[in-house]
Formats: sequence, structure tokens, C-alpha cells
Amino acid sequence: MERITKSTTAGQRARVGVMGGTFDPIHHGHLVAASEVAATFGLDEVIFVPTGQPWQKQHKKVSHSEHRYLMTVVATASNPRFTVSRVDIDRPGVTYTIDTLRDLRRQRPQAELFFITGADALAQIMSWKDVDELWGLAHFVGVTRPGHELPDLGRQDVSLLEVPALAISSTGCRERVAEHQPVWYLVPDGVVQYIAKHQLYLESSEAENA
Ligand SMILES: Nc1ncnc2c1ncn2[C@@H]1O[C@H](COP(=O)(O)OP(=O)(O)OP(=O)(O)O)[C@@H](O)[C@H]1O
Ligand SMILES: O=C(O)c1ccc[n+]([C@@H]2O[C@H](COP(=O)([O-])O)[C@@H](O)[C@H]2O)c1
Repeated sequence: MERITKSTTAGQRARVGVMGGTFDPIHHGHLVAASEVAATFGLDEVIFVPTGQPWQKQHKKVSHSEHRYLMTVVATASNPRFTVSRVDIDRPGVTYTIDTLRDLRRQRPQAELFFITGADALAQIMSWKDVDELWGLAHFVGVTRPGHELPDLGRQDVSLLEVPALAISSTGCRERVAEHQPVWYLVPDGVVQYIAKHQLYLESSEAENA
């Protein structure tokens, strides 16, 4: 029997957001962006998808995928509409969104997918693998982010949304931890505790990959 959520009535397709990110660590900028898109587009669910190996960050040191996955689980646990997928971290090799969306469509053939990106990621989208095929797999929603221009790609299947401006970045959070400054209220409480327990980010994140 098909599962019917509060927003989706019988016969309607579920509306599912996909929030992809490195999430190293996940912060309130990610969570507010997902929440705003969910409210504006009447989404039944937002699936957070931590990347496996982000190819455009190969020159940077990225934390182990299990740490990034578990921090994402902790950060989203209190929201019944937020879920976390392992599709990218369990797929061997470099992560491409074309594979993410194909996998999610196989898992949710009835769902209408909305891929959520910040302004900086949307500005790079024309460099993503198989971009011409991406458009057919999801509707794309670009959200505002302080310090980044939201590009108008001139496509009807790309929506632009203004969200509360939170000048938070994972890079900034990692730098603060490395400098022994607090990250309380930049990331969820459970993520602060996870970072401390596992002693993440005590070295500069800009180091080259070994
Ligand atoms: N403060 C923010 N406001 C809106 N969107 C954001 C914000 N931070 C990140 N995003 C978006 O969330 C997605 C995942 O971002 P990511 O995990 O790379 O975080 P980040 O803060 O950009 O990380 P880093 O500083 O390590 O590059 C991207 O689409 C990005 O544009
Ligand atoms: O498919 C690609 O070529 C591609 C290139 C860069 C980024 N992405 C996706 O964009 C999302 C945000 O990535 P990032 O690197 O800003 O954390 C995440 O889901 C990535 O997998 C995808």
C-alpha cells in the first residue's frame, strides 16, 4: 500500500526535496535552507544526502563519510520530515549528482524530486557531470546565500528562493574549532557534541589530502 503523508493525498505524487552537501559539518545554513524550501514548495520530505567523494573538493581535506553522515543524522533527527540517505556514501568512487538523482528515482519512482542548492553551488552547476540530463531528473531550487550572487540560468525548471541570510559556512565552523573558538548556535547542539567527542577539525581544513 502506498504511504500517504500529511501533505500528499491519495493519487498525488509525493513531493520530495533532495539536499546534497559535503556537510563537513552540517550547520544551520543548510537546515534553514531545507526548511524554507520545504515550506514554500509544500514538500512532504527532505532527504539530506551527504556526498561520498566530492570531486570539486579533491584538493581539500574532507572528513570521513561516516562522520559526516552521522552528524547529518544527529542534526536532522528532531524534524519528522527530514531524512538522511546513504546513496552517495555507499556508492564507490567520486560523487556526481546525476548518480544521486538516478538512485533516488529508482528508490522513489512515484516521487517528484526537488534538488536544493545554495547560490554558490548553483553558479557551478553547468560544470557538473551530464548537466544536460540532470534537468530531466528533478526540479532545481537555488536559495540565496550571503556573499554569493544567485545566478539566473533562464530555465523554467529552476526556481530561485530568498531564505533567511545566515552567514555560516562549514569552512568557517572548521576554522573556529581549529582555533578553539565556539561553534555553539552555528551548528545544532548534538553536532557540537559529536565534533568534540570525535575530536574533529583540530587541524586546519585547508591542508592537502594525504
Ligand atoms: N549558509 C548557507 N545558506 C544557504 N545555502 C547554503 C549555506 N551553506 C551551504 N549552503 C548550501 O548547502 C549545500 C551544501 O553545502 P556544503 O556542505 O558544501 O557547505 P559549505 O558551508 O558550503 O561548505 P564549505 O565551506 O566546506 O565549502 C550547497 O548547495 C551550498 O550552497
Ligand atoms: O555532479 C557533479 O558534477 C557535482 C559537482 C559538484 C557538486 N555537486 C553536488 O552539489 C552538492 C553540494 O556540493 P558541495 O561540494 O558544495 O558540498 C552535493 O550534492 C554535490 O554532490 C555535484
